[in-house]
Amino acid sequence: ILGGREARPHLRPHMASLQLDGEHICGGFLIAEQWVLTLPHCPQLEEKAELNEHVQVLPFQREQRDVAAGTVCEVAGWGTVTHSGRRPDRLQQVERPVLSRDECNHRTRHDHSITPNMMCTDSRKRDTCKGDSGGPLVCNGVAEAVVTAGSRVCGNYKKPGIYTRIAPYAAWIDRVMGALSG
Ligand SMILES: NCc1cccc(NC(=O)c2cccc3[nH]c(C(N)=O)cc23)c1
Repeated sequence: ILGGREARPHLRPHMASLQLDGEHICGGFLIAEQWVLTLPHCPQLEEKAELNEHVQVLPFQREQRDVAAGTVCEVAGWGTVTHSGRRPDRLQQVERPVLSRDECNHRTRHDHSITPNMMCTDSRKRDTCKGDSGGPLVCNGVAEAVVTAGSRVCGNYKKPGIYTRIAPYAAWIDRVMGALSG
């Protein structure tokens, strides 16, 4: 997270740090007792999470409606906090306004590469960065989308933050959780 601040402890009991050999690789978040939502390239879980006051699920959006441009959402992660790639020990957070898909698809920005299954937030100074992928974009307490690297540019207003929206995959998520619930 660039330009953010340390998250207050235990206010985001849904956040997951997906690690490989003890190194943080991706964010993720609990959507059910034994399911973490993240991105395909991120490390999978070895065992179930044990829910408690500090480990809780986060509801995700199921309605197929875009978040209104200008809505201020929040994103948290253990991704890099400087352009030189410093990794934080503690979870960081930042608030970002949603950018309309038309704005985001402008040729000087992501040039028509943002599909209806994606959304954007303003990336001027404050932005997600390497290691934040997989974490949730939370608007009004609901996970609307998952952080993706996109152009791998951080903190440049010409390259807004890109997210994969969750609602288009809600039915698939339910099928996978239902089918594989041990
Ligand atoms: N909002 C943008 C955003 C959001 C989430 C993740 C990222 N991931 C990167 O940017 C990234 C990823 C991998 C290698 C990398 N090398 C470098 C670099 N600058 O050297 C960046 C990266 C960017």
